[in-house]
This record gives sequence, structure tokens and C-alpha cells, in this order.
Amino acid sequence: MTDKRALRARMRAVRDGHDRVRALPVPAAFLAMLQGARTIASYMPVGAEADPAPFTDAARKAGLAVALPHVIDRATPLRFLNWDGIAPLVTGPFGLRQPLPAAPPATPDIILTPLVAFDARGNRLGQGAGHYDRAFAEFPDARRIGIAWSVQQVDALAPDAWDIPLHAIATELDWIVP
Ligand SMILES: Nc1nc2c(c(=O)[nH]1)N(C=O)[C@@H](CNc1ccc(C(=O)N[C@@H](CCC(=O)O)C(=O)O)cc1)CN2
Ligand SMILES: Nc1ncnc2c1ncn2[C@@H]1O[C@H](COP(=O)(O)OP(=O)(O)OP(=O)(O)O)[C@@H](O)[C@H]1O
Repeated sequence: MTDKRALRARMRAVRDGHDRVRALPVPAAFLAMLQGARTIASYMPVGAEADPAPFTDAARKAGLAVALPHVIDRATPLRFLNWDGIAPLVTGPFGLRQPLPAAPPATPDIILTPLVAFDARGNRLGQGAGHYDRAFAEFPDARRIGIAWSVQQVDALAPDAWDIPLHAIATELDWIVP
């Protein structure tokens, strides 16, 4: 079994090295998920990460409020803060574009989650700080949607005790439901 840190480094390199040819398509299954939802947590991509903007835009069109993660450091849990799409974002740790810390906190019904790697069972490898692990535990009723390039899929990830699986993964090719 490859250890997590080695796998994370390898999959960041795969992600960073592949051709990012097209935007992720928004499937009907995602639009159906917006029914009855009030708030979606999205993220601003950094570097070669897949961009969730088509999903965020569809959610705004459907009347949902949009929130973005705000982090201070690896140790502090992330907070989801509302973002109207207009308010200025500020560059924080890891080059993340974030709302101002005083923006109103949100309770997401759907969490769009950036992935380093994933498998077909909905297991996920992230940045290793536990930001999303802790967010999933804090908002257990939210739909957990992974966003990634198809090249970030691996055969199988061994989940840890604290891992909570994704409900679906969106790539440029597929909408994968475990
Ligand atoms: N765009 C984006 N926003 C996000 C995350 C993310 O992965 N991507 N997060 C996910 O938890 C949270 C922020 N937490 C983070 C924790 C650690 C690192 C980190 O170690 N970054 C490395 C390089 C990352 C890479 O190449 O993938 C670094 O800056 O050196 C980044 C974000 C919330 N917002
Ligand atoms: N609910 C939780 N409360 C507190 N700490 C947690 C919780 N879940 C996970 N952690 C801690 O966060 C770290 C997560 O490491 P892991 O390698 O699983 O991150 P990851 O899979 O890359 O996910 P993430 O995207 O959440 O960073 C571990 O040290 C773990 O102990």
C-alpha cells in the first residue's frame, strides 16, 4: 500500500501535468440536487485544480446562496462564508482567494469539494489538513460532491476511520455515483 503522503504528491503531479481542455459539464443529476437546497459551498480553484464554476453558476441561477471556504492555517477548522459573487476576495494562505473573515457564515446543503484523488467508491484524498474531513463532520446532512479531473481517479483508496465518503464525483467526463 502506497502511503498517503506519497500518493498525494504523485496525484498532485498528475493533476498539474495533464491537459485541461474543457470545462466540467453540469449533469441533470446535479440540477435535480439543487431542488430544495438553499446554500452551496464552492471554492476558488488554485493552480491546476478543476474549476467548479459551472456548478456554482447553475446553483446561483437556481436561487441558491453561495459560500466559499475560509481558512487561517492547517490546524484551524475551515469556515464557509457567504459570497454574493461581487464582494472582493482576499488572498489568504496557500494562495486561496477567500471572502473577508467578517462575511456571514453559512450552513451548506451541498459542499463542492476539491480533490487531490478519488476512487469510484467515493473515497477521497485531499490536502491532508483535514479541513474537509472536519467540515463533513460538522455538516453531516450536506451532499458531498467531489470535483476533479478524470486523471485524478485511482483504483482504490483505503479510507481512514474519520473519512466520510462523497455522494458523487464530477469530472470533465463523468458524474460518478458510488
Ligand atoms: N481551491 C481550494 N480551496 C480550498 C481547499 C483546496 O484544496 N483547494 N482546501 C482543502 O482543504 C481548503 C484549504 N486548505 C488547504 C490546506 C492545505 C493546502 C496545501 O497544502 N496546499 C499546497 C499545494 C496544494 C496542491 O498543489 O494541491 C501548498 O500550497 O503548498 C491547500 C489548501 C479550503 N479551500
Ligand atoms: N472530524 C475530525 N475532527 C478533527 N480532526 C479530524 C477529523 N477528521 C479528520 N481529522 C484529522 O485531519 C487529518 C486528515 O488527514 P487526511 O490525510 O485524511 O486528509 P485528507 O484526506 O487529505 O482530507 P482533507 O481534504 O480533509 O484535508 C488527520 O490528521 C485527522 O486526524
